[in-house]
Amino acid sequence: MIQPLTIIPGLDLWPGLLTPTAQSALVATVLAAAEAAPFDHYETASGQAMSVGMTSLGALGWVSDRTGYRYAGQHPATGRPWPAMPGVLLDLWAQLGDPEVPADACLVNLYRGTARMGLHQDRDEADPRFPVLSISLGDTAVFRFGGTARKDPTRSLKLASGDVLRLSGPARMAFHGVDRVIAGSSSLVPGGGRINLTLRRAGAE
Ligand SMILES: O=C(O)CCC(=O)C(=O)O
Ligand SMILES: [Fe+2]
Repeated sequence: MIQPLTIIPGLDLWPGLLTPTAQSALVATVLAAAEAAPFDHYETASGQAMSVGMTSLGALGWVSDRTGYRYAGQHPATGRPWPAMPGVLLDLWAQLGDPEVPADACLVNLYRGTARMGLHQDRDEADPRFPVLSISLGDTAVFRFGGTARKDPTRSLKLASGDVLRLSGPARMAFHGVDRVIAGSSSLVPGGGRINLTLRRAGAE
């Protein structure tokens, strides 16, 4: 496996790790899964709809509504289990996430137009010793990251199609978000925009 660029301790980037062919195949897989588990704009606890469309793959999916954030075993609108986690994602997790304990959740984020994601920590997983592995597909994102306190200074980093980013160890609880997506920077996603996949171990072992 090629060496990543370490941006700050625990924040590792593999630029262009996925080939264009692998990127296209992943987009097709994810969009096919989204036929059964449609993208939704979840509400936050304050009742505001998120600009990012979301769905999940795997045993557990991240959902949000007025009662708060959590992992759930079913798609909230259809009541059905989430589509299976594709083997290619399980393989990537085994290489860069954890060699023994499989990923059980893949959150799929769809950014169209001016969609963005505010600064947050990923803290709904049972065990933060497992990393979060993020895969970027389509238009380039301006990703922002800081420290483990909201008031810590932040920096931005561009994430292009095929890039894989890992938050682990000292950066696992780093605040992060997406300021914006650069429209037209890629033609990978049908209809334009960006798809981000985050592989996680959400449930207890
Ligand atoms: O879209 C991204 O690059 C970040 C997504 C993210 O932070 C999340 O899903 O928790
Ligand atoms: Fe996140």
